[in-house]
Amino acid sequence: MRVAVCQLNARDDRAANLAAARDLLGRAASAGADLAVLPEYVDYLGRSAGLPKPEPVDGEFAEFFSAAARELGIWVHAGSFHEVGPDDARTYNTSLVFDRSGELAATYRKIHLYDVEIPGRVSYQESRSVAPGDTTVVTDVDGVRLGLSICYDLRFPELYRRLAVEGEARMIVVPAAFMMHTGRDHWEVLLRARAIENQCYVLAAGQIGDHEPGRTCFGRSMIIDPWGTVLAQAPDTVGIVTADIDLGRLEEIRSELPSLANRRL
Ligand SMILES: O=C(O)CCC(=O)C(=O)O
Repeated sequence: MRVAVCQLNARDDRAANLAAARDLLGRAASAGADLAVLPEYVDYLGRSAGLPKPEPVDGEFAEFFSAAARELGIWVHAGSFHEVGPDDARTYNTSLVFDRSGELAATYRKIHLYDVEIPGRVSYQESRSVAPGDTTVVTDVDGVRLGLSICYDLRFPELYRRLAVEGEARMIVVPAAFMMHTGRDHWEVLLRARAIENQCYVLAAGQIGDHEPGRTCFGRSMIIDPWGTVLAQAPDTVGIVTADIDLGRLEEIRSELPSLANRRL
C-alpha cells in the first residue's frame, strides 16, 4: 500500500482551502497513493469571526471529500472540520475517512483538547469552543487497520497504545496544525516515539505557514515506519510526500523486538 500525507496552508477562504486540498488529493492519486491524509481543520484555519457554520457528518464537507475519494478511486482521510457539537457553544473537531467508492468508513472526534498558556508564545483554549470526543476509532483500509487521532492527542501515549493493542492498528494518522513554538521541539520526537513504542506506521499531515490571526504552523508532515525511521518528510511548502507501507517489515520488527507482547501493565 502506498500512502500520502498532504501539507496545506488553509486560511480564511474556505473555497480556496477546499480547492487546494482537492488539488493535493489529485497529486496523491497521480503518485499512486492508495490512501491520502489531509491536515487538521483542512477547510478553514483563520479568524474565528469567519468560521464556517458547523456541519453534520453528512453535510457539504463530507460530500466534497466523498466525491473526491470516489472520483480519484483512493481512500481519503479528510483531516478535520467543525462538526455540529453537543450544544450551541461548542463544535466537535472531527475527522472523516472515505473509502475508494466515497462511502464514509470512519468518524473520529478529537479526544484531547488543546488548552495551554505559554506566556508570550501560545495562548489557546480549545475546550471553550470544542467538545471532546470520547471514543477511540480504528478502521480497515484495504485490510490494514488504521487508528485515528488528531493533533494534541499526540501527547497522550495511552490513546496510541489502545489503538495499537485493542484496535490492532498497523498505521496511525495524525492530522495536525502544530504551531511553530511547540512543533520545532516536540513534533518529530513525539511522532517517532508513538511509532517506535507501538510498532506502527505513523502518517502525520500538518498545516504549514501563516494563518490569521497570528498563528504560524510548523508543517514538516511525515511518514514514519514502525522502527521510528522517517521514510518521508515534507519540505516547508504546500505539497505531498508518499511512502510505501511494508507489513512484512512491520511484523518482522514486532517479532524480533516484541515490546508490545512483552508489556506487563
Ligand atoms: O500539542 C501541540 O503542541 C499543538 C496542538 C495543537 O495545535 C492542536 O491540537 O490544535
